[in-house]
Amino acid sequence: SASASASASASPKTNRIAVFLLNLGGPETLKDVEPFLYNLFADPDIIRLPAAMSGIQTALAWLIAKRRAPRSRQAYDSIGGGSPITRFTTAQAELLETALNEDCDSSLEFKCYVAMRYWHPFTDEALAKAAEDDCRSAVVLPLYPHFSISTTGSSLRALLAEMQASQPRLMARHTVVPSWHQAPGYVDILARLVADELRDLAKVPSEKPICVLFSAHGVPVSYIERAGDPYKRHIEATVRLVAEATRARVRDDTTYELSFQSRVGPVEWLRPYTDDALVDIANRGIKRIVVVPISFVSEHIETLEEIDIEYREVAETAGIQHWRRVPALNLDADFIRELKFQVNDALYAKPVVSTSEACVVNSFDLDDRPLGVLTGVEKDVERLNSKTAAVAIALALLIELLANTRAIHLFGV
Ligand SMILES: C=CC1=C(C)c2cc3[nH]c(cc4nc(cc5[nH]c(cc1n2)c(C)c5CCC(=O)O)C(CCC(=O)O)=C4C)c(C)c3C=C
Ligand SMILES: [Fe+2]
Ligand SMILES: [Fe+2]
Repeated sequence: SASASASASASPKTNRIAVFLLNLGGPETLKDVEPFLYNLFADPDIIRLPAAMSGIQTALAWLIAKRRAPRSRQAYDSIGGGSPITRFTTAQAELLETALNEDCDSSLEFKCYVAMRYWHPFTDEALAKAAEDDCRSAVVLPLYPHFSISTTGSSLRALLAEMQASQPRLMARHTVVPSWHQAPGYVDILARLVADELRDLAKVPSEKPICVLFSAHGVPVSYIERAGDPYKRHIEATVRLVAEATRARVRDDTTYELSFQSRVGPVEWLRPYTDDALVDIANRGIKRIVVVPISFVSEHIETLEEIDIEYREVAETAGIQHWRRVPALNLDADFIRELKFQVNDALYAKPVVSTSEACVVNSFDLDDRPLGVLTGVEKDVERLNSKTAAVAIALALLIELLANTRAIHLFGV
């Protein structure tokens, strides 16, 4: 009623909480593709150069973006001329904001802001909006269930550095959800979606069992082995839990496997690669497959183009006859409930921390083995980072710039 809203505005909410949803962002039109790729490759968490070579990062990013753009543009063109990631993330933010405000303490008000790492709305735009809205504290929730240096790590580094510089008051009262890869709500939704496909596929007769193939976005092996990225461990934990929960729902002889997709560049990435895994499965005589994208929470190029078009063709050529792909979580009501749970859990169950270092360290301690202070790990990485590869890239770049050859093709980008 009018009087209720008048009294609400007379006594403004004393505690307005910003919820920053972190994601990578994506090109909205084909002309955004190249600048988006530039932003991505200019990120030192995506292309890790030794400190001595950080000076060439932007030149290298420019070159790689230029080289990759035509192929990427074609992929984005095949899914409608841009990425739907921003639309999904914005809609997730709106639904989460409504859900959070539904039954919270009346002195609180939640405001959700999308903070993208490589495209609009960028991190600084999200921070500026939170300042405009006079938010007094913040919860940072990555829309990546699994922690990787290349995703959550990079987004946190950007957000916290800018928060420290522009909003020290907010910085002093924020908390971070480092990862939620084992959250029962998340695991249950995936198990439900997989079980739905299994029941449906069971109607198709076949001598061989159905195969459930979890496909996670890959990272270079060096992230795991040298930099101590917990990403692989996090992915494996989710797969184990979802397989268990699905077996509890559908008792049959289905097999559960894991592979990694979206390799970029010349270095060794986590194996097995999804396309190899599909051929291997087909070679075992299996005709029915359920592919489950697990490191993403909404549809975008990696699901709509890479899985639905490229990998499906690989699978069918190799002899798979019945192909199902589990949808991304998108706007699933259970998923929004899980996000709400993560925000409340971060606010009420975990201590609010006040330095960026403590936040990032947190993400590593969540499960079994603490990995120490991230800044320490990083210094190690700088030292360990393959000097040979870096020098080779620099040489290729030089050759390319001076002689106008295509030396960088040696690196597959
Ligand atoms: C958990 C998810 C992701 C990890 C880990 C990740 C690491 C990673 N990615 C690249 C390079 C590229 N990624 C690109 C797009 C892209 N990546 C993710 C997720 C993860 N990346 C998503 C959801 C998307 C799609 C965004 C969209 O537009 O919808 C791209 C651009 C697309 C292309 O040209 O293929 C590149 C390039 C690296 C190098 C890396 C780890 C070091
Ligand atoms: Fe990626
Ligand atoms: Fe890709």
